[in-house]
Amino acid sequence: MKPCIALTKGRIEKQFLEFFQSLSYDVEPLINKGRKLRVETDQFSFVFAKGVDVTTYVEYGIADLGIVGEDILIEHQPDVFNLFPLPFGHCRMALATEVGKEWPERKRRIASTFTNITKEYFRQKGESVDIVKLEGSVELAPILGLADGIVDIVETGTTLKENGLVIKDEFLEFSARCIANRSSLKIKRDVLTPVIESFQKGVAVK
Ligand SMILES: Nc1ncnc2c1ncn2[C@@H]1O[C@H](COP(=O)(O)OP(=O)(O)OP(=O)(O)O)[C@@H](O)[C@H]1O
Ligand SMILES: O=P(O)(O)OC[C@H]1O[C@H](OP(=O)(O)OP(=O)(O)O)[C@H](O)[C@@H]1O
Repeated sequence: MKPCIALTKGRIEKQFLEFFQSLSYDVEPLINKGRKLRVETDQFSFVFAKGVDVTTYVEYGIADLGIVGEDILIEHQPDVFNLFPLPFGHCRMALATEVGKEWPERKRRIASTFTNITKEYFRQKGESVDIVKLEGSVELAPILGLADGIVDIVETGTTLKENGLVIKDEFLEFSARCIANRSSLKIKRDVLTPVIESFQKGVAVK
């Protein structure tokens, strides 16, 4: 049986395809997939999903391998084998606030998609905050007065800057990761080992 790989749609997918092509795999069917969410190549089955759903497909053994941001693994703690980092998808987690706005001593409200990471960050600091969950465009929350600050992913810092926010603290660094279903690693060892080894070689030369 061909290995099934679940890919996080969007920027990780694009960066993975470049990486995959650099390992001399055929990416043609993936580049020309249109709106298809499932693509078969001679060697692999690919499925395309949101990051957190990639972990679900891998956890349930629908996909053998997954390519997902480490932020998702830390936030959702799926029961998967976290194999190794990949040389793309680099970003950080930051606490950010509005430029020139006073940081309240008490009764702080923080908006984030990453509510578990946020909770743990403030728990470690011994500070109590209210957390509001948002699904995206988190930078809007302080501007619109929904929150005093945000905890979100930062790469270039452009989104923060263009929305009048500044970093108050940076506390985690991430990259994309290759994850695997625990049973697949044993049952499909013969087909997965060469793939995993080729990915690892690719990581080593980057
Ligand atoms: N600005 C960024 N720079 C680099 N990596 C990022 C950035 N934003 C997110 N990532 C990484 O890429 C992964 C997927 O993020 P992406 O924004 O493509 O998906 P998403 O947040 O689910 O967006 P959408 O809702 O548009 O699908 C994240 O889990 C994170 O690891
Ligand atoms: O530091 P930067 O390079 O500007 O990147 C950071 C932005 O990228 C991500 O957003 P994304 O583009 O995924 O949109 P989203 O807010 O809908 O998740 C993240 O949530 C930040 O908003």
